[in-house]
Amino acid sequence: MKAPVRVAVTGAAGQIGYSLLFRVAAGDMLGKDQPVILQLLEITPALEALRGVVMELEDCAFPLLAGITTSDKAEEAFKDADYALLVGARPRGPGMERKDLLEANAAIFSAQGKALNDVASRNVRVLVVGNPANTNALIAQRNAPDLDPRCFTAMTRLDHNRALAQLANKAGCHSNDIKKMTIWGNHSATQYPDISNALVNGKSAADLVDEAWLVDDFIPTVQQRGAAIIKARGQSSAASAASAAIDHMRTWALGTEDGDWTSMGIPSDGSYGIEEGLIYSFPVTVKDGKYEIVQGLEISEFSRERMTVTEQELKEERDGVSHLLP
Ligand SMILES: NC(=O)c1ccc[n+]([C@@H]2O[C@H](COP(=O)([O-])OP(=O)(O)OC[C@H]3O[C@@H](n4cnc5c(N)ncnc54)[C@H](O)[C@@H]3O)[C@@H](O)[C@H]2O)c1
Ligand SMILES: O=C(O)C[C@H](O)C(=O)O
Repeated sequence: MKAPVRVAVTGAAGQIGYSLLFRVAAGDMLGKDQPVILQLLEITPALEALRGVVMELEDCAFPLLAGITTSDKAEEAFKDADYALLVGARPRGPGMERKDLLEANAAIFSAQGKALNDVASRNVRVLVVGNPANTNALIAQRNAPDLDPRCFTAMTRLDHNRALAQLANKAGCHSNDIKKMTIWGNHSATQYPDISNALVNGKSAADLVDEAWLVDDFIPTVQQRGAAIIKARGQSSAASAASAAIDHMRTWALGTEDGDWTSMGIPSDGSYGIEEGLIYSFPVTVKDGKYEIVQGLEISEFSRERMTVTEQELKEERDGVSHLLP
């Protein structure tokens, strides 16, 4: 049996937390041979609800669950953390864009970036789920100057999975049959879900669909899926978000499959002309725990326009929180 790793989760008593923790403890995230210690963070008024969640975790008698701690102090929850899933933040309601949450949520991520800087493992892998995820990840990263900037990522895996599902429906195949889907940019309505390189059972996806479907159906459906779920459910996505967080971390830890890639919001290194430093979603492969941007893809004029729109939005979000970016 491997030695346990420490997995910190913030917002652990929230709706995503309730779907996420049980799957992490069951081994879905890091494998069925990897014991985990859960280090759960909540705000003080939610600690009682969190106590109930912990009781349920105990009652599952998970073979891989090696311990649970709870705290309302980030410095305790992040101590020696190998993985940190930053979920705790306000969700949006109907009629809001995710960036409307920036004011309410940004302060959380500067404080948590500082705490990670002070106490987490030097190789901590941080996934920001709380919205607006890309800019919150940037805030956390910039407040953690002693950690490698590449430790900080934002979740666009939910968008990636949504894009797979939409294309699978259209092509009449299973999402397993699709490779090389890409989400570029921000986890927002400007994101660009791109099928130009996608393969369906080894054949070009772009050849299977017409441009009208792409422009009028696929791209807006993926961009607006979060809002559609809020409208239908009255609350934002939770189980699918938790599942995507599991997928993101599992891929980061265990790697992408040969012949495929995934999408992650990561610090831009200037690839594809995207301004360095922005937390921008790129196609990435992962090997030995390291992600690399897929290089050399041809970018059409159609794609470039959309990649620039979402880059521009990220610059505006960043400029709006400059007071939190040391
Ligand atoms: N990136 C994505 O794809 C994606 C998908 C779905 C949801 N989200 C976002 O995830 C966030 C959480 O969603 P939810 O549905 O679980 O919300 P929720 O309101 O059910 O839960 C959030 C929890 O975070 C806690 N919290 C608030 N401030 C905290 C802090 N400073 N430290 C620790 N915990 C804190 C709250 O007490 C609450 O229990 C929202 O911002 C939502 O918009 C992102
Ligand atoms: O849309 C939201 O506000 C929640 C989440 O980001 C989602 O994409 O479902």
